[in-house]
Amino acid sequence: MLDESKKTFWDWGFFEIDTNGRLIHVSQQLCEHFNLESSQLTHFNQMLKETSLQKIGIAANSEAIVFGVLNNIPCLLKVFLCSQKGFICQVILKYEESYRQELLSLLNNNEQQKRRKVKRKQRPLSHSYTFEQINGTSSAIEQIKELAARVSRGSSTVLLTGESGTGKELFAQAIHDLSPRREGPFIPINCASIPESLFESELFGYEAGAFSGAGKDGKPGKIELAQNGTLFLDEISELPFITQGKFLRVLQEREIERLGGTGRKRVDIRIIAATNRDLMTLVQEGKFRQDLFYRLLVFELKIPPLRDRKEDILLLADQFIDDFNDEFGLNVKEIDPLLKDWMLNYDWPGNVRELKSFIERGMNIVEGGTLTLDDFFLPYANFPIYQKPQMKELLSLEEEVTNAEISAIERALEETNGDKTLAAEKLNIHLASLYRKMSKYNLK
Ligand SMILES: Nc1ncnc2c1ncn2[C@@H]1O[C@H](COP(=O)(O)OP(=O)(O)OP(=O)(O)O)[C@@H](O)[C@H]1O
Repeated sequence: MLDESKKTFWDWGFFEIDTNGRLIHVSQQLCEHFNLESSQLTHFNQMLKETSLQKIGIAANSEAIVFGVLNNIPCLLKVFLCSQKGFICQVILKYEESYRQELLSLLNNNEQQKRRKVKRKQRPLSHSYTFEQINGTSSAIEQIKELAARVSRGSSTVLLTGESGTGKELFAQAIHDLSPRREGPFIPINCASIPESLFESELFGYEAGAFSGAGKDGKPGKIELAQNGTLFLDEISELPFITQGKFLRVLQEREIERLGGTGRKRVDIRIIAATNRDLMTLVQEGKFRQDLFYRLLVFELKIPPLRDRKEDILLLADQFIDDFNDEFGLNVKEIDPLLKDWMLNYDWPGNVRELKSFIERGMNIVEGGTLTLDDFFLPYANFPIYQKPQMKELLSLEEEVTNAEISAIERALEETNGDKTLAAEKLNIHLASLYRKMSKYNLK
């Protein structure tokens, strides 16, 4: 029998089987919750579907959880080995039939997380991006990569601008990686994540006893740690106004003094700053120092948003599918054409970061080798921010062809500002034929 310590908070009941799957005991709770008549049951597979004795055996030995459908109700079961060489299967979660997909994905997530943990342990601690790893073949991204690579050669300050999630940090790392400072450290600091009171000690460091709570050995700041390397200031717009002035002095004098210190130390660092806010506007509003703004503006690299480089969307999606295939142990090979269409028409306000999370979500649900719209638009777990595309009803071939002809003519006329000769040329038909069709379809 199940011992008391193995009972879960909500007791849905359990059953006990021998190694051949024959039922030894069915608990009263199980009969009640799942509407079962235990006297009529002899083998577990009369009541529990969509699992097998083999799966139950594996779960008992690996502490895994089993999905099964008990009298038409999807549920998760925990399996224990029992002393009489059989198994106790305890229901730990019971769901509505309509939520079976969610329940399965919950189970997959759990297994994937376990696998991810193992993988993470094997990864190197620091990860540095190179330009080759910044994926994209659109001319917009190629141009900016080319410029950034040229800028890498020097030591001048670089300001990376662009919407959130466009890849500014990747560019900062790639610039460092290609620069003569590549053997030196790359020290990132996210200005949005540091409390105002800690900014100066984080940036400039402190000497022993500089303030109450300062360690007895003192501590170098990020600027000092970046010696002979690159200091990357992400979200620079969030640097407190007072610190902006002190930081400007470092940029000009190339010297720092730790808090509570007396001597000044020469620093040799390259500054790369990034922002997704319009610094000029912040300057006009008096929130960002103008002198610092111009000091940073030696070389500005604008990283284009994803919606302006649609050619990169599917390429990046394929890369993320490969990455998650490795991470989750899946074998997804392609994206269904309807999903591709949806992705190409969506605006991606969160840019590449959003695309990556989007793919990750689908990869948690997908079954088989193709990622489809159904992996994203689950009946009970839709993205609130995404609209499921409405599938148009398929018409007869004749009607579909007519509609396609009408929309091609309309598009040609739109693209040529109503110039019928040019539109006919674009469509590769005679002008007379264009007039005939326009009159037939009543087009203006
Ligand atoms: N071209 C790219 N190729 C591959 N991965 C990319 C690319 N661009 C961005 N990413 C990925 O997108 C995510 C967001 O990138 P990153 O953090 O560099 O953006 P960001 O512009 O610095 O964002 P924020 O302004 O919010 O700090 C990261 O996971 C990054 O690896």
